Amino acid sequence: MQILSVTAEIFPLAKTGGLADVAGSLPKALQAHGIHTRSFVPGYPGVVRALSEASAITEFDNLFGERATLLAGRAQGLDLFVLDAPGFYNRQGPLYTDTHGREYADNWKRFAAFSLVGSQIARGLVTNWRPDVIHAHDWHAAMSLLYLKYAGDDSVPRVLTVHNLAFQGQFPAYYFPELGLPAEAYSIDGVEYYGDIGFLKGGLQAADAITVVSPTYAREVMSPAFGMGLEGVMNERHVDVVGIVNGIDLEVWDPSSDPYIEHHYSTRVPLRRLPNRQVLLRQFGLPNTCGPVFASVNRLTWQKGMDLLAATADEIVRNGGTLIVHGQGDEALEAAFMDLMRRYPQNVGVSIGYDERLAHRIHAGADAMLVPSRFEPCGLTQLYALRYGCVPIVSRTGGLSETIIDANDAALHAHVATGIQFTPIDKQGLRLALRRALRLYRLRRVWEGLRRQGMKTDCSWHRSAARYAELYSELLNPDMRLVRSA
Ligand SMILES: Nc1ncnc2c1ncn2[C@@H]1O[C@H](COP(=O)(O)OP(=O)(O)O[C@H]2O[C@H](CO)[C@@H](O)[C@H](O)[C@H]2O)[C@@H](O)[C@H]1O
Repeated sequence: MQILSVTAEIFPLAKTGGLADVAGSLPKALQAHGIHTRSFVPGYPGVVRALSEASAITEFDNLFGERATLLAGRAQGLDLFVLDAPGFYNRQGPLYTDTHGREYADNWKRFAAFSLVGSQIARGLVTNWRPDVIHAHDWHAAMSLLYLKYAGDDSVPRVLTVHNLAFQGQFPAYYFPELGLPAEAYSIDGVEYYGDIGFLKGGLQAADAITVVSPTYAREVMSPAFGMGLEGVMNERHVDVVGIVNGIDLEVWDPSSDPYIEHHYSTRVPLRRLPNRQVLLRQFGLPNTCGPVFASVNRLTWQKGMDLLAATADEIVRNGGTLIVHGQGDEALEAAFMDLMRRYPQNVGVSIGYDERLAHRIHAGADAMLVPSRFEPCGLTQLYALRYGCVPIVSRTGGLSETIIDANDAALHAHVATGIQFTPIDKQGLRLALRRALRLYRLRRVWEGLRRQGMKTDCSWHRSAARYAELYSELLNPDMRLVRSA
């Protein structure tokens, strides 16, 4: 089976968050099911540079006003189609914003162009290659499904995965005439969205199947609190919505061979993990105390509950713990953490920025990983933490509630607990969770049990890749689908 994956990010070539990790690792996992994926990505400088054996498939003289070339090639074990359009993608800084963090004004055009070409690949633009299924990820790629639908071509089933409903690609309606869609596409069944145009909304209407990244999130998005304005569409399409938990790439995240960490370890030799803690504390200029090292590797945003962490960090400090924060995001939150570091130089270390290597080192060195998200479709940080023996402390929402087993009495007794979950998701909830963690950390055997159980957890793509494979097969054999849901 051949899949066309349409994605604006792909690890290790272009990443701002979890979307890249999933788009980069799912193709590898699908191979075991006889599924071959070709990923279509924008030609950011890092992507074009990494391409080997690149060949030009076709040229566009005027793609939304820019010249572009569709390339095919390989990079880092991935089979790629790349839209090389320097006017759109050859820019410095992050993928969607300028170096000052401002969204590019032409993002609507950058990703409409990308999506249009994605739909054309699905329709046979590349000689001798057509996918059996097109699988688009998030708002940047969602319109590829809508372009396909309005081209009147229903021969290729359309899957949309929503990694985070908070990012929707909403733009003023006056761009609609430039999208090259028929007039009827500006409607409730198409791209019209509260009087604007909504790229994700359009994709949701055009998809044959919609996946979100955990079953809990699939239920949550049906409500106004999590649906972010799209709960109506989600409810209307509920029969076609399915939640599939993300897996992680066990080769990229492997403490027994990780090139980014100094001391390798595994469940068989867990004590070898300890020196990584010392390396980490030294790197942040912090003393090596007997209290726990709490960490956070995250976007510094409201979604991730980082304001809650900034407001409760004193609980860690007062109880002899250490806090290490690595991330970037809202300026006010960056300033709040820098301020904490100035106030508590012996207990708080902060690094503002985005650094893959440091992220690995923190997972390998810290005792606990804090993920106090207000909502979290799946979350990957807590899965990496499990694998690295760093006990996750998570809010009870979305995929966090499904991937971490809370250290309650029954779970501890049955030796299945892997971390701490807390609710309500507010300052008091997090404060109490920190106190629980501090208490459990003092019970060394209990804490080691949590760590060990976490490291044994299967976070691989094994089960979830099978779910995607099953979904693709169902779409290609609709009879099978009817039998299943009967
Ligand atoms: N400062 C930093 N330096 C280096 N690396 C950093 C970093 N800050 C974050 N990262 C990395 O970025 C990724 C974040 O992935 P998450 O899944 O946790 O959240 P994100 O909101 O980006 O993803 C969205 O999509 C994913 C994928 O489906 C869902 O799991 C999630 O719930 C949803 O919000 C991880 O690989 C993490 O290590």
